[in-house]
Amino acid sequence: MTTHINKLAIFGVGLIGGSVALALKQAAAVGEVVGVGRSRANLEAALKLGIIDRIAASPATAVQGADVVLLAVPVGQMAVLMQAIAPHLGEETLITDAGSTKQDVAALMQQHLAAHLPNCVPGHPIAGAETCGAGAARADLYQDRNVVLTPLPQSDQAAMEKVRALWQACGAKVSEMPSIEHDAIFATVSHLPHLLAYTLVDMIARRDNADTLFSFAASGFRDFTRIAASSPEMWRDIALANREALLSEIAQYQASLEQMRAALAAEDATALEAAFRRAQTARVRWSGG
Ligand SMILES: NC(=O)C1=CN([C@@H]2O[C@H](COP(=O)(O)OP(=O)(O)OC[C@H]3O[C@@H](n4cnc5c(N)ncnc54)[C@H](O)[C@@H]3O)[C@@H](O)[C@H]2O)C=CC1
Ligand SMILES: O=C(O)C(=O)Cc1ccc(O)cc1
Repeated sequence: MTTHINKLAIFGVGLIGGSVALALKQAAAVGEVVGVGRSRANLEAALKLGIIDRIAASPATAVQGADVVLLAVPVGQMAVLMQAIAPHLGEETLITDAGSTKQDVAALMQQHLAAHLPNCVPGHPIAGAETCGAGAARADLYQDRNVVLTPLPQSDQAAMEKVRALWQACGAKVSEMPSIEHDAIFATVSHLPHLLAYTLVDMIARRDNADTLFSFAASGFRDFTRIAASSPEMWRDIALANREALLSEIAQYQASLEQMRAALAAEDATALEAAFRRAQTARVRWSGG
């Protein structure tokens, strides 16, 4: 399905929202893009970069006559924005989001957008980076990347298809799953790794000889910790929104780390090598090597 959006309202014109705007513009799939933000400087940068065509005067004017509203703010900001737009949404306007957690966003839609649920389609692009702000946005961010939609029981099939077409116009591959399954999967493969990277870098940064330690860190450290340069606000919100699943992943990680520690303490070379080999095989297979 090809798509054309006459007016797109983006709340949060950062890496994710800005990249949607650039990708849709490149695909000639959008007419006007209006932006709403918390930081005037970021919105002006987005305007200068051609990401948005107009800075909206208010949430109300932003959504007026919009075909699609995209909420691309940290998940802790979703509630306040839903409350702000709810009274001003037209009958036809689709509401979607790009938040990293989905059960919380779905619950907030049920709470704050009750009159518009057939037009609500929660989504999550599985593409991004540790960078943020409009200046980090790229037209090709979603090229060949996955986007997961987690429909509400009330989401209309036509609305689903339009949001699917929006992401496909950005170059993405779109799939669907229940929000509970989504949050369990991303607790394991995204939220836990970010928490571990932040923890390791913070542990080292608080040492008296941190400067010396960082000065000798090599590419292995760079690979392991790149994501610790990500937005603290965004990751605070994700961790809290997916708290139960993340706590469970931390417990399982602690148990695995304890097995590794015990093997090392016991000088159990066989157990150490076997664990390293299992991980190596899985990692090489995952990266297609
Ligand atoms: N960074 C990544 O790699 C990915 C992020 N996401 C999700 O996408 C969303 C946006 O993340 P990014 O674009 O990376 O962050 P970002 O920091 O680049 O952009 C977010 C923008 O939202 C604005 N904002 C914050 N609160 C606001 C409010 N109340 N009203 C209006 N604007 C507000 C900020 O000023 C900022 O410009 C988050 O929910 C995040 O979890 C999803 C996939 C990947
Ligand atoms: O920086 C990276 O590699 C990421 O892992 C990007 C990312 C961050 C949050 C998401 O919900 C999805 C992808």
